[in-house]
Amino acid sequence: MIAMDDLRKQFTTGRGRQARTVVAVDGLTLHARDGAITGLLGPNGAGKTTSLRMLVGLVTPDSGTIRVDGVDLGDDPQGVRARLGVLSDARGLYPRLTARENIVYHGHLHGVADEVAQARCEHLGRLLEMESLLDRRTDGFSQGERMKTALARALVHDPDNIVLDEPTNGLDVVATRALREALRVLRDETGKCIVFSTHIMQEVERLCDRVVVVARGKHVADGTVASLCEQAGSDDFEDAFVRLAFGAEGHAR
Ligand SMILES: Nc1ncnc2c1ncn2[C@@H]1O[C@H](COP(=O)(O)OP(=O)(O)OP(=O)(O)O)[C@@H](O)[C@H]1O
Repeated sequence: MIAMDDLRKQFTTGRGRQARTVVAVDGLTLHARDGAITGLLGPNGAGKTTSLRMLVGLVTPDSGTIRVDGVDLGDDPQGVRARLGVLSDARGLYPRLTARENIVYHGHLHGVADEVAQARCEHLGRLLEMESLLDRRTDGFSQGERMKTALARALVHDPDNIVLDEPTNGLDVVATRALREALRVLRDETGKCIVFSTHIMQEVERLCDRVVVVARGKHVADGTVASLCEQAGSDDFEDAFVRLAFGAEGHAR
């Protein structure tokens, strides 16, 4: 269970007269339950990445609260990190190590015993259909292969909550389907709480149980795809999203 309440974050760039303040997140609230996939949907620059970076402890919020399984990030950042599996992008793999070595090493960093990490790696290899990749060095891996390795690495300590930032970026249709299927299995068979950000409508329609729509750092609507269509008064989800995120005039709210 992930609860982000009234999160705010602004960045200041430049100095003196050149200083500019950007409000990246402006009162975002997102609650994601276990056994469900929650999408954070918003146009470019809406504050999705900043929100997820705050959730995983990489950016400190100016205000607001973040709780994962009831543990407050401000009180116990280590406790929150242990409960999260994070897929930020598919980079950052060690190229000279095999996929298996990358995954198991990450398990060790999370304090997982070697034999447990090895067994989890085997299990994830089957789940993500990447058994044939496990003993190859990651140097030269395709985008899809890198994504699978990075996802297995994020799951090696068997976290109850999974956070993915635009996970299908750069993936072809086959790799996208494989990722979608893996997320469904993680939701249905292990009851994980899954949150992912995207600006791709089809991904949300196919995968999400609930959607939080953000625009200009603000929460503008949430619900199922069907209820968002109803709120916007449109049968078409893309149309509904544009109305909710940009208003009738087509400008970002
Ligand atoms: N470190 C930073 N310094 C200055 N501005 C930042 C920083 N990080 C984010 N921003 C600004 O905050 C706003 C929100 O950015 P963010 O990356 O969170 O949006 P996003 O919804 O993930 O966008 P996209 O879909 O384009 O990746 C943008 O205007 C961005 O330029």
